[in-house]
Amino acid sequence: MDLKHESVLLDECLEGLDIKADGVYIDGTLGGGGHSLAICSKLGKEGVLIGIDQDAYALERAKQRLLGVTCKTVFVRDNFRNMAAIVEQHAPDKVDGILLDLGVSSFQLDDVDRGFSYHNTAKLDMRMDDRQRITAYHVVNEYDLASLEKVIRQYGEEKFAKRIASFIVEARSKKPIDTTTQLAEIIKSAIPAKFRRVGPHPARRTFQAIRIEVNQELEILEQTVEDAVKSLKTGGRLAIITFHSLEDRIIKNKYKSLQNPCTCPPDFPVCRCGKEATIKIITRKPIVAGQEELESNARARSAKLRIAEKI
Ligand SMILES: C[S@@+](CC[C@H](N)C(=O)[O-])C[C@H]1O[C@@H](n2cnc3c(N)ncnc32)[C@H](O)[C@@H]1O
Repeated sequence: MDLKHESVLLDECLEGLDIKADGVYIDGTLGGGGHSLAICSKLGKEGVLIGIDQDAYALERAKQRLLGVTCKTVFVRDNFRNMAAIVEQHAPDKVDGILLDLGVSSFQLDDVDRGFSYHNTAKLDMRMDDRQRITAYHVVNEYDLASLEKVIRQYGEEKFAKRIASFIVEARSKKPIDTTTQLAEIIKSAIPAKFRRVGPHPARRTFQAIRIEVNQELEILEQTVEDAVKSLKTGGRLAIITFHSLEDRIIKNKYKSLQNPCTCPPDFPVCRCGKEATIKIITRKPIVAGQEELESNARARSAKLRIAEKI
């Protein structure tokens, strides 16, 4: 299988992380190892790269790709939500930088058997971590109508969430919905014809929503940012790339609240709540891909990079 993943905003990440040759860096979303390889190229023999991925296949691939690097490497198959414990075990003196390139990689999306794509027929799965119990099949066939509608509306920002959820419930009352293409057809039939012809594939938003639900992608983000900041040395950098507005909003707001956590009424002349800033936001506006990258990498279109520094 020759599947490719092109790393987004690579130079911008390296610059944003402000890499020191002897520093310790975490790539919390190892994926195809592209960002990690670039980070390692800036590290000397004393530098350390800790690569985390919850997907066993991604971890193996990345390990192979990083075989020749000169810095030390540590590979951890885990969810980055467990960052605090991983840092305690592998870098008790804390780290100089953390990168999170959120979401799924192209090779996960393109691997037909993983069931992420509505373009090919596969069992409904969508798990990044195959040790996990809940799959897309479970969400689609077992969630009640209200929960299904909520997932599709919230995580897919889909205006036809109610109709889609009803069509799914109606279809599965006859026989279980087994495959990606069966689900895509049901979603398509739920969307009124005139809206089907414009914009992206009619199943795109619902597939995104189910994937986010299966992998609990948004629930863990706020806490992860907090734990990541606690894991950084003073002056250490946190770089996060998001791919849709839901993720980006969470990161933007979390950064803001860590930079300005004070809860005193605005007319108080001095802070009495005692809550102090733990970060300085480096990117007032998110960094987005330039024209050249946009032309060569479609995934870069929706990527936004936000960088913060631990103070
Ligand atoms: C967009 S890809 C990263 C690509 C990588 N930066 C590169 O240059 O090749 C995201 C990767 O993060 C992993 N991932 C996503 N959420 C995760 C989480 N909560 N914990 C651990 N790994 C996660 C996915 O399995 C996937 O391999």
